[in-house]
Amino acid sequence: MAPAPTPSSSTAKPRLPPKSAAGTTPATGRVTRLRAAKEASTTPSTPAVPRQPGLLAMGKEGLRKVSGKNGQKEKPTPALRTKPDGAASQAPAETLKAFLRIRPPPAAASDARPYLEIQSTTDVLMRAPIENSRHHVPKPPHLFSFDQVFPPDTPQSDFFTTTTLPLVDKLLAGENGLMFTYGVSNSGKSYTIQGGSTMEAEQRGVLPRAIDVVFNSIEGLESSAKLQTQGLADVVFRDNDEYLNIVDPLATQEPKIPDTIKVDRNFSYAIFVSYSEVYNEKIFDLLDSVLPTSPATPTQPRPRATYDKAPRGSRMQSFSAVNSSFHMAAMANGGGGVLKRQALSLKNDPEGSGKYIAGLKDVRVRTREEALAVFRSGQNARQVFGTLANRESSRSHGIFTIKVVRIHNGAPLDPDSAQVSRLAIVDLAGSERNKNTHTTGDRLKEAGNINKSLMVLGQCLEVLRANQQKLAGPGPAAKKRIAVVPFRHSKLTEIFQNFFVGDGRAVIVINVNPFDTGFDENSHVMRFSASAREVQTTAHNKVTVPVIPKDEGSRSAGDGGKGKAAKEGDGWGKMTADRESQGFVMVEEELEVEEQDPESEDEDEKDALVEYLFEQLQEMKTRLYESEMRSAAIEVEVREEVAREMQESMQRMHEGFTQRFNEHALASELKADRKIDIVMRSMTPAVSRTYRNIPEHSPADVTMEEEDRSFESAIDESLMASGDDSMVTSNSDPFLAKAPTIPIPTVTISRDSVPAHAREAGATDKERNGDLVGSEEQYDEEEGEESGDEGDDVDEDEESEEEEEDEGLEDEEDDSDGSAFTISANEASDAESDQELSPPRQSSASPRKSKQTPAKKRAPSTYPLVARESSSTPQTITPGPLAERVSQLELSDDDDDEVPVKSTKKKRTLGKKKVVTEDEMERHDLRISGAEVKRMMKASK
Ligand SMILES: Nc1ncnc2c1ncn2[C@@H]1O[C@H](COP(=O)(O)OP(=O)(O)OP(=O)(O)O)[C@@H](O)[C@H]1O
Repeated sequence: MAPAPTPSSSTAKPRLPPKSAAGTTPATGRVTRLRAAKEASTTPSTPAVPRQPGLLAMGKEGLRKVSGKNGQKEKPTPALRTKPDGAASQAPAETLKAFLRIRPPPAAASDARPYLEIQSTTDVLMRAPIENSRHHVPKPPHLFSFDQVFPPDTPQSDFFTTTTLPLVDKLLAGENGLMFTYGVSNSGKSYTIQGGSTMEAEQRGVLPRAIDVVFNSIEGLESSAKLQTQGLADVVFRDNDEYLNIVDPLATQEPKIPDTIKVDRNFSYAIFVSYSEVYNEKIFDLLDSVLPTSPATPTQPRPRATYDKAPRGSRMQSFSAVNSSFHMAAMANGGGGVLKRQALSLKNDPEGSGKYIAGLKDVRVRTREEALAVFRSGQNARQVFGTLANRESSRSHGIFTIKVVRIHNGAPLDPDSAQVSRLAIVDLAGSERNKNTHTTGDRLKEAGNINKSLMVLGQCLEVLRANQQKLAGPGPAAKKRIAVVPFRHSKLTEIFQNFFVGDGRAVIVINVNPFDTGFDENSHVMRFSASAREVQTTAHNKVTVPVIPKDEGSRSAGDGGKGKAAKEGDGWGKMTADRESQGFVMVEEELEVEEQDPESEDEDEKDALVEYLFEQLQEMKTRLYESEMRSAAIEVEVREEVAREMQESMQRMHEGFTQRFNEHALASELKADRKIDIVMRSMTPAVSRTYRNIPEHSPADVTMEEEDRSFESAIDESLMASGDDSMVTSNSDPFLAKAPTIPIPTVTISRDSVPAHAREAGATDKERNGDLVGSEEQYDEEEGEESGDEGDDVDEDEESEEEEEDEGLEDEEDDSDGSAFTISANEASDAESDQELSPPRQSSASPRKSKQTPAKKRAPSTYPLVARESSSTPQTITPGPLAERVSQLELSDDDDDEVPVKSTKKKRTLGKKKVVTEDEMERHDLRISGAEVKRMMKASK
């Protein structure tokens, strides 16, 4: 499939620049620099293309010392300053390219509304969801600009053509490149680099596509030289070649893209690949564990990996698993059953163009299938190690590097004629912050290291941008405040520092999933890209300056454009041949002159301190986070415990109150019933006695009275037992304490109000009993006899009155409930016009203290409230004395029906003295006289 036409597409690709064009040759190999020196000396004033980093000035006066630090110290040479157009004095500033790729909504959130709105091909508007806004006040939207925004439906091919193909183009032309994907988990980084989960051509990611394009382009131009790369950009020739002992048969079936880039056919090409990962600030070689340790010759048959017919993902796994498991098992056996990976260190490249990973395998691949097989098996090793380490593979940064070695056909055996360029494609770990990952222990450390490396990357880009702005600013003062770029604070930035300071082009792909990943995280990612985009990647890092022989200098200068023409026409071989004849000496020694200013001298010390402080800071942050997590966990536990206890307590209270309420209600009801019954009975005998000549004070009356008292005592006890003594008639009764001092008229029934025949009957009874005192006195006397206290009529009267008062107060309580009848003086007078009111009297609590019912005295000690409350789970309601009493008495509810409403207006003091049972009532109906009943009861006793 042909790539879409873009400024950097294959059709637009410029040919390899003329050898005289100093600016076209990157600072990658010795030959490059030497040749550049020659070119610069011979064609001083004809830079055909803008000058690139690592280029030269001419003559001794033209040599310049260039600081190796971050490009701050570049000084234009006098020779370059004299150039009329000034093109070579300053390399064209190219900013780091930033692309935004928005992934399509996941199936689960297909109707979700994204918080990114594409405004144009370069701009997106990021609008905070309302729930992210404080107090639900919408935050203002932010506009972010990119080199290009790729909407969710962008095909992989279009994305590759725009973002990666230009880098591949430069790679084959001898320039370095870096591409990395940045974003939170699940935003599509792996999809962008590796591709989708199916084998479809359209799903293939930028990395397999780049491999395809490289091999498509060099087809027929492969070098047969026995080479091996060294360091960043060195090549050595070997006596025997190392053939990769790994083949993925299915790689041949993997759809191939037809894109091709036109390359310089004066060169032959050799491709090397490496795959490393940075995990927890340690660098590992992913190919170390999956590649055979002993080299195989081309004549030896290569072992073919087996695989099963499984979907793509498992196919890759099964293929790689064969290799991976074999070698991993070997590693484990060698290590006493423990799988060990050797972390690799970074070393300064002797060529001075940055740092390289010492010991990382650069595997020569001769076909795209081999390259794909290496990539897939390295990918699988990443997953396997991730699984073994109980982590996700995406928690490491994966760095796949393609190295292209170009050997000029004119000097096929000269290692110095080899140019090495590389393209690193990096799948960065998810950039979520550890506060959102809720991790602890190893995972927290891992998250901390991921965040550290990404944070340092962001810091580096920010400092670079600020430095470049200062450098671009007017006046020398600003340039003195150039900040140190903290590349060394993380392995990731240390590896790639040379890319950011002029050793190649860099492209950053921001992956965003605006549907189901956090707004805050993604806005952090977007801000990162905003500062990254302004970084210029063509700042000069280190310039290697060749020594030019004096006698050649003038001659070369005199050549003018001839040299260029000769080289263009005859190629590199002719040029090198001419060198000998012209007396041009290839200088073996490299003159890498670095300007070490005092600031940079002590930079190492500063860096060590900064490094230490940074580590301390990171450790503190980790500890702080851990303790915050612990505190949060403890808080949650405490809250849950308190809530649980509170709930239990509320439950207990609820049950207790329910129990008390029920008892209270039962007691009230029974008491009311009983009182009604008492009133009814007190009224009925009076009438019946009157008409039937029943003596007022029969033993049955006394028995009933005792039962009444006992019943009321039982009610009081029950109330005390339930913890509610508000209805108990005692001195501690709050109603009594607050008893109003309003004179309450006592209703008494005078004897005159009794009909004459009744009086006669009563008189008869009294005469019979030899007692002239009224019915109350009769009762009191009998009670006194029972208690052994005889003779004090006055006291007995008082007691009776107090009992009346008690009942009156109880009536008041009943009134408050609205469930009991009310007796007032008016009602009494209305109902009983023949009754006379006793003079009003003061109600006082003090005399009451001298008299307490047995229930009043017994209740607190028998049922202490505290004892009840100390019980933690009063789940069962035990029957109290009231219930027992009720069952003994077996009161019938039918009593209510028998009581006429008007009877409630009777004065109850009468009832206490006139008691009759239902049996007696029945007997009355049978016209049995009271005297007879009395006799019968005496007899039964
Ligand atoms: N542009 C896209 N088109 C279609 N599917 C996509 C796209 N981007 C991502 N996906 C799908 O979204 C899912 C997550 O993508 P991917 O694994 O690449 O995310 P990631 O950022 O690499 O996550 P992690 O950091 O956890 O590895 C995958 O199933 C992938 O197929």
